[in-house]
Amino acid sequence: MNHHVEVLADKTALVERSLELVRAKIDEAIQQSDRCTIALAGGSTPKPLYESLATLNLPWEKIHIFWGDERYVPPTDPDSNQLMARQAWLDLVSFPDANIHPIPTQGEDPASDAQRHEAHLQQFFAISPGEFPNFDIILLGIGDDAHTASLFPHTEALQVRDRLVTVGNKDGQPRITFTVPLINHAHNVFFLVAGASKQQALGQIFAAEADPLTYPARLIQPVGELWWLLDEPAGRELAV
Ligand SMILES: O=C(O)[C@H](O)[C@@H](O)[C@H](O)[C@H](O)COP(=O)(O)O
Repeated sequence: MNHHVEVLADKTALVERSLELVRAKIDEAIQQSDRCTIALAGGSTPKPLYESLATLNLPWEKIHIFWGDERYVPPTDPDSNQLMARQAWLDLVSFPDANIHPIPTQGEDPASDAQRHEAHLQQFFAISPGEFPNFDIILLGIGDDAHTASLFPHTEALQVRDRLVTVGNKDGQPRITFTVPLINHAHNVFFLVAGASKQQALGQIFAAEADPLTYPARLIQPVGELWWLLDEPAGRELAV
């Protein structure tokens, strides 16, 4: 793992730096394999990055969009990570419909939709059960509680090692999430973190010793490059 930590002056600088790096990794992936697979983060932090990506002239037909997690709501729900990304970026440029791979949330139940998405990923990456694909890029955020994706502290999802996708649990609300091993097989993982409210979580994530079940973002140790892009309010207490 190749570990990078950058503290940017403010959120605008964070978005600009994220755009520069993500674009470079998209270009690199397309040069190497004629396609790029990128899993998006939800929440509010990445939205301006998605809005900036929408202004670029990229080979959208070579880029495949996934999500690292999804709230278990219809894609028209204001809480939907898919809806946010579509409104900020995906529906504003010419992605082929087949290049957008949303996590299903309207099946019988979260577990069956998680299994359905797992099967979709296995088919897309042409892998067998038990194998893990290498996403080119996975974007992540962290919560004030150091969760990432929908991997929340002291939940069963943190222990799942034999699947690509599982059911997350936020205070009893079901989510669907990539598993720790799937994220850790990525070529490039970017954490985008902004705001002073994330300071305490970052302190525990970067501490020499802390319980990863309490601070789940500590579990993210990808085989490829790991980038922490922080704005100053979030990263000011870190000795980096
Ligand atoms: O579905 C989600 O909400 C995200 O995947 C979640 O993990 C998010 O990245 C963090 O909660 C940070 O959210 P903010 O960017 O809004 O602080």
